[in-house]
Amino acid sequence: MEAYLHLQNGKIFFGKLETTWTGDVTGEVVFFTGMTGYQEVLTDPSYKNQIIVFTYPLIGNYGVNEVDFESKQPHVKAVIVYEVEETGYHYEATYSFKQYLQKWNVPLLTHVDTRAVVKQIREHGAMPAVISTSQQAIVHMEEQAPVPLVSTSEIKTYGDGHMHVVLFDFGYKKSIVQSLIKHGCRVTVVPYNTTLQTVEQLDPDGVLLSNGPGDPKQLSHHLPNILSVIERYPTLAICLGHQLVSLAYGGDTEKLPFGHRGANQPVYDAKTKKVFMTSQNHGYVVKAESLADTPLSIRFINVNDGSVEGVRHETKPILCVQYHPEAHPGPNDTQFIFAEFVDMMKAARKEKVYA
Ligand SMILES: NC(=O)CC[C@H](N)C(=O)O
Repeated sequence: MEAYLHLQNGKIFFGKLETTWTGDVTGEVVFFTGMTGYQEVLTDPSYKNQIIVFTYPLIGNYGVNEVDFESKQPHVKAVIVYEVEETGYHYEATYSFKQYLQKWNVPLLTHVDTRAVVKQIREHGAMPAVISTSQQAIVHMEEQAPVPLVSTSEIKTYGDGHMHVVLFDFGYKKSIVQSLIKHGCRVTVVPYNTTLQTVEQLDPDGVLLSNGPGDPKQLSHHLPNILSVIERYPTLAICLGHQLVSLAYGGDTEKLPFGHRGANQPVYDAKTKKVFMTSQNHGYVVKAESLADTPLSIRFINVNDGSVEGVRHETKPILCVQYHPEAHPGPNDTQFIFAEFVDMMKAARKEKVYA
């Protein structure tokens, strides 16, 4: 069936609707530049309510398997590709790309000129869009905080390592928990609005503030609680978590023109003077100049656009990264961040920093 992508700036792109769907679909349209890793992207809760455009022109070659999901279901609102492979050529594949999206009722639009769509986003920014079978559509998007929609409501523990980490779930990726377990941790996942008192009852060695969807400022009223938790425990904060720590200390965030979503973003580490390839998925960023009067200093910088990719607290064991050290999809170059976090927790335990 023919369908149309209507961008908020008035541009319209033709495509073929591959999955059965009735009604218009609205979301923020963003693009992902990795050649592979589509399964992880579809199921990363940070993409909640976004329409994702894959820039690589052929998607679905290796199908969808049972092991590489980042959460239990896809979170993207709709998917746009140039060409979709009908068969998944991998022995572990249990669905084709299309079958998987069909199963979860996610609209898939193919044969769209994805290069032209990406040019629009690069020139005019990530923007609301509508997918419709009609050539006429009004692009209007309700602002609704997505974190409560993806965060857990129960407290659950994974792994049996010697370091206990409480993970604040703003929409966490499974591979963050797996990376922590691999580094000798036991991980208790808690709802995003868990209080300091509850964390104290769980008695962790450290806390992790996870990735998650939406504008970090939508969580402004949770900042005092977040500040009380991170001041009390060694902290690693990833992506949305990093933005929340920066806001909690009085820093500011802004929207990037078109975001960083891909598996090969180069990041400079001021501590080791090395550049790493990183996996990224974010639309917002911490403003460098806003950190001047905070106890945070910039440690990681994006080589392409000079934006802030991570900070550390000048005196407390708090480390924050805008990129994804757990990768999935993408290179494992920055797994050392988890080892640093474990070292921070060990040092705090030995020195009884918070006793
Ligand atoms: N992956 C993430 O945590 C994304 C953080 C935030 N939603 C952003 O787009 O910047």
